[in-house]
Amino acid sequence: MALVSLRGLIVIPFVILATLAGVTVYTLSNVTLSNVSDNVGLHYMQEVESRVYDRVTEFMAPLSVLAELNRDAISHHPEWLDDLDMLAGRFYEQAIPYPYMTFISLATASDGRYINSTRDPFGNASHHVATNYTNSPGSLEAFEYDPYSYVGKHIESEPAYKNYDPRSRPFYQEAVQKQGMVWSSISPYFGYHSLGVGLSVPIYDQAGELLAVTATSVALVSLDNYLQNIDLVDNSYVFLAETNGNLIASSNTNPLYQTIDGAVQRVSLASHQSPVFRQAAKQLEPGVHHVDILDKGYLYNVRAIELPYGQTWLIGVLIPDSYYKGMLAELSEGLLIVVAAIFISIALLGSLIARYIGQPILRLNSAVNAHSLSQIRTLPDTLSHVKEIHSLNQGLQKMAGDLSDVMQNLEQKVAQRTSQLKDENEVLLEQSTTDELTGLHNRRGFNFLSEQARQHAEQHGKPFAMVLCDIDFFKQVNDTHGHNVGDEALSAVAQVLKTNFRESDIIARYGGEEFMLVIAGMEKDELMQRLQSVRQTLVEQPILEDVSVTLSFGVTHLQTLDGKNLGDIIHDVDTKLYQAKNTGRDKIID
Ligand SMILES: Nc1nc2c(ncn2[C@@H]2O[C@H](COP(=O)(O)OP(=O)(O)OP(=O)(O)O)[C@@H](O)[C@H]2O)c(=O)[nH]1
Repeated sequence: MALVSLRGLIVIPFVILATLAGVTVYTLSNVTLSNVSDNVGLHYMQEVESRVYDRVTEFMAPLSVLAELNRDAISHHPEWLDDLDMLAGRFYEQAIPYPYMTFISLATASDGRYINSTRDPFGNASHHVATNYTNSPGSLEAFEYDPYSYVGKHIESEPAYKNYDPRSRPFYQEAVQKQGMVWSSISPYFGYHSLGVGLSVPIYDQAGELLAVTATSVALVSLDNYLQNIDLVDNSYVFLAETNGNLIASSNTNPLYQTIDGAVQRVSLASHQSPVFRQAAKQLEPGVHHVDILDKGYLYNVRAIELPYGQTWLIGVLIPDSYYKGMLAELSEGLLIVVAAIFISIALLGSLIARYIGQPILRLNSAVNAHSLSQIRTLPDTLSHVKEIHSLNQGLQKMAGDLSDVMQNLEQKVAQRTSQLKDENEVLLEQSTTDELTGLHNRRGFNFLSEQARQHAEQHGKPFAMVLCDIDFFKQVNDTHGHNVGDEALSAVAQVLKTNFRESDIIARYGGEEFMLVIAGMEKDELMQRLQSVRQTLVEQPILEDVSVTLSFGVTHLQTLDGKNLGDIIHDVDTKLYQAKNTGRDKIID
């Protein structure tokens, strides 16, 4: 089974979750932001368009309002046509609030008299009135406005138009023909660099008889100025056009018409110098469009302005994608930072949790795997504040403590037992190397000690001697006095030997009634004296009252060992003992 590390188990899911959360949040937010930015773009565009819409409708409103007002008033007061001066004054006063109201005029149907309020749209010339009946009949001339007589002083500087019959002018004829309110075509004013547009309407009396035609006209240069000065984001465009695409006003400073060979030619969107307007011309349907112009994307909105009396104009607004997409990029960047911060925080949190849980477990793990109770016991009591890990630590420590006590007990018991065994071993060794009857070394004890003594003497250059002695006629002792007495004799001989030799000398019971002595570091004379003393003692101190024994000796004394081994020496003493036995016993052969 594959093993998973605790840290991996915690950190990996955290990292996966953080990534999933981050990607989801980022994607959703980006989609939302994208929508928001599209809406912001759209909203901005519609905001601009609304401002233009309001401006245009407000600007154009007086045309129809005044034309209707004058039509209705005069229709009910045909007698006013008898005093056109008063009407000239009325028109002048009506025009005062509207700086771009170039003309408010009236022409009588019966005799072609004509009056107007005339205003220079650029404000250079005075606002005045003009009539064609005051100075000389049929001559259209300019007069100052006079609050009392309305038609005041003649203005000499203004040109006069001879034989001016308004009834031949398009404004009059079109209105009469239509028998109602009619828009003039948009065209430049004579003498002013501005397009103008007008409304004219026939006035009938209550019986339906044509009395006159009244008209209003406005200079459109104001709208052009307005669009040129409107505050727009970079690379944005606004235009006002007729439904046929002819421009009325635009944010672009290019001229709106040209005069070629005396003929006026309006500039249309399609023929405009700007590629943006040319592209816009291809899509004049009201609504929102996305267009690409010279590799740049634009949001493009077209809105229709329905003016009174069937006139429709179009407002077009184009804003570059970069405006709102740039905003999106900025927001996305911010979002990315937020998402990254969330991701890092979650991963960090996972890491901390893994560390908080994992670290103590790793310590527990390494202490347990070190197979050392002391490592477990030296773990801090507050290894972790996690309840389960804390309890595991406490449990392990308790277990390690108990185990440690048990082991200590065991060690003491083992030590005790080992010491006992050692003592027993020593006793056993002692027993196994000691002759039970005499308390001397037995044959095994002799073998164990004699070689050591030989080596020691050889190393230290000491004299080395071996003596093999045997009780003479011992069989007879047994046979005569019994085996117990034989045993006592053996013990007595052993005691005599011990008494006559040193503690350091090795005295062993070598066979049934044979004794072997290993004497190191003793001169031969001394040795011989001691042996004689043994013989003497046995004579002087009988074993029992009537039982005494003698010994035969084979002796080899070497002043230096010179590499001689025990086997050779034993063989030598054995031979000498044999000689002693064969030559009368109770003697020492050396
Ligand atoms: N009581 C007693 N007798 C022993 C013991 N070990 C050996 N013997 C006896 O010692 C006697 C030795 O006899 P032999 O070998 O014939 O020698 P010997 O009678 O001493 O004669 P020589 O050595 O030739 O002088 C035997 O009768 C053994 O039974 C012992 O531990 N106790």
